[in-house]
Amino acid sequence: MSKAPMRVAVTGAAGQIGYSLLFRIASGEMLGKDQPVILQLLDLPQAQKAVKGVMMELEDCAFPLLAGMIATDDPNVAFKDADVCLLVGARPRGPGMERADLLTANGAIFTVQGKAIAENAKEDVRVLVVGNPCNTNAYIARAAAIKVGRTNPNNYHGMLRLDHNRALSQLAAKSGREVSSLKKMVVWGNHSPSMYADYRFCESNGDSVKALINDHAWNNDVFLPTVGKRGAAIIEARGLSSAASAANAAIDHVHDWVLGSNDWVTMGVPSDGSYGIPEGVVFGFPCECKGGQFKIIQGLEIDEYSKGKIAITLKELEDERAAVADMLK
Ligand SMILES: NC(=O)C1=CN([C@@H]2O[C@H](COP(=O)(O)OP(=O)(O)OC[C@H]3O[C@@H](n4cnc5c(N)ncnc54)[C@H](O)[C@@H]3O)[C@@H](O)[C@H]2O)C=CC1
Ligand SMILES: O=C([O-])CC(=O)C(=O)O
Repeated sequence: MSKAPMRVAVTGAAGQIGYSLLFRIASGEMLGKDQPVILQLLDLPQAQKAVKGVMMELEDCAFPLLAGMIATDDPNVAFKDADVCLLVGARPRGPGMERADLLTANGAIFTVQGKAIAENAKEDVRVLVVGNPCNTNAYIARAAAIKVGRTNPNNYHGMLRLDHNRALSQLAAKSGREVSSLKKMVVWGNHSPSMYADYRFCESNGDSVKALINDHAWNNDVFLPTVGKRGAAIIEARGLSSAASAANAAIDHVHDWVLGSNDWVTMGVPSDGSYGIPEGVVFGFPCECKGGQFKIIQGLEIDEYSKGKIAITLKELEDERAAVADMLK
């Protein structure tokens, strides 16, 4: 007998990440090749026509696992009984907009959506925020959801997986090892240039990648800025922000969370106080997933250099948290 469909809500469904994401979800790449899905697509009223066009294309693929789809501009409808919510739609930074303005504009969106998820989705819903600034947007959605109760506060995540995957590719190129051989990578902190991509624990076929590379100047002056500023480099090259790679990272994050990871994966999760990160801050941590649950890898040694890097990215997140504090009262 085939499995009961899982309901996947996707916001910003008419956008460029949506266009790279929806077809892969419908083909079973995110939740498994035996898992039917129902897509619940949210976008703004003015984008509904474009969402309909995407739905026509989804229909034209005749995906055997696509058990249904709806389009709406109402978050309460989009999140109804959802098992997974991918919050992609966000307010982009406009001309002359400061970071604080961006935080406030998105705060308004994510308080509404967090509340709507907590009131309508399944109690064990898994939420991944992609829309930037994704850590703080996830923090806001979680805070709004906690006020309602019902859903699991640990299940509101921000997406650091793109940074993790970018770091793996840079390390593979530098070390000459296959990307699939690289294990135990982690990116600490915020999805912003302040993130700290840390390959001190990384292994390839039993060898230490740090020892293989053995080049602190490359780490500090090339690797970290390349990974940290990759989003900006793509915007510069493409004239548009990364979309297919962002969609791929969202698929990876949810796939591993639901179906299990066979390696460390970086997830932006609400801190439980691990590594001195204040509770509730949505922070990139090394995680392992099993039986549908994630857990933060414990006990890693944090050297002085890494302490400094982690403090910088934490400070940025704490400033973002302070900028939205009034909205969450
Ligand atoms: N966390 C990460 O690693 C990455 C995050 N991003 C972020 O993802 C977000 C989406 O990127 P794109 O798809 O390229 O943008 P886009 O501009 O192509 O699409 C955004 C879509 O969201 C919709 N939208 C805006 N406000 C909404 C709301 N309140 N409710 C529902 N839908 C809403 C828009 O109408 C549009 O269809 C951006 O914030 C971008 O910065 C992009 C790449 C990587
Ligand atoms: O800056 C953006 O909108 C895109 C982004 O997050 C990334 O590519 O990492």
